[in-house]
Amino acid sequence: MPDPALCLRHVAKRQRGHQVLAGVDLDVAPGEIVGLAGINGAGKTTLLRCLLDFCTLDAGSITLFGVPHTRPAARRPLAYLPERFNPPAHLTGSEFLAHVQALHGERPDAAATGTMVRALELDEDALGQTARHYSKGMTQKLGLAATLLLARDLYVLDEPTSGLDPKARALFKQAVLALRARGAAVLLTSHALADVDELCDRIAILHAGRIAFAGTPAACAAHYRAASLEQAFLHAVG
Ligand SMILES: Nc1ncnc2c1ncn2[C@@H]1O[C@H](COP(=O)(O)OP(=O)(O)OP(=O)(O)O)[C@@H](O)[C@H]1O
Repeated sequence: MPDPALCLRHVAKRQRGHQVLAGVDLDVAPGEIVGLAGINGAGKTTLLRCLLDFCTLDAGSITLFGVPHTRPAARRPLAYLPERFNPPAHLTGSEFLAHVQALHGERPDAAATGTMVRALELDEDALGQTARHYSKGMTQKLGLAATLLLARDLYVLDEPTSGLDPKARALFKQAVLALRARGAAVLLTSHALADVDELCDRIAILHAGRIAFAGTPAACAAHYRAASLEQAFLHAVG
């Protein structure tokens, strides 16, 4: 049995005296898309920051493909899109994409870049402009393109559809399904439960510091005897 792409056990973290994570258990398998949902302030970003080793755990353990998350090697198979993606304003979109690939030790690949840019409908003219001229949605598309272009086995995406129009959301979902098709694992946070319902193999609802429910969207609705995932979510966090 292969190691899970991601394994959190009893993870606890306090922020400014507030117990944000109080014993989180969560697995993401290779080839699985998991959507992490929760109300504002539930601790989704904190959980992602913990697994990226941006902050120290108070308790518990995290492994990425069996490697403890504090080892630099653990993050080698990982690509991460932060919640507030902010590219350097003076770089053009093309320069930024090439820069990110080079930073990650990957040779800039014009064909793959072209395919990704087209897949996300990031206007090719826009790639020649500096990022300071980008709209919110274009900036988000650039961040997504830069992240999804990296050939990794685990993608951690914090609110990836934020600011995207409906067409861009649909294109993003296709791009994520292509990652899954080649066996990559994806953990994403989202407030858009319709997207989670459509895209994710499982939803994990973070509430009161713990995973209140983890399972397929259909199992979630059934568990809470709800007519929709949204109604089930409201029961879970009620
Ligand atoms: N660096 C920090 N220092 C102190 N408190 C923090 C820090 N980061 C987060 N918090 C607090 O931890 C709690 C969880 O925040 P977090 O951003 O993880 O929630 P979230 O589920 O991602 O929220 P949202 O859906 O609004 O993005 C909040 O009360 C927040 O104020």
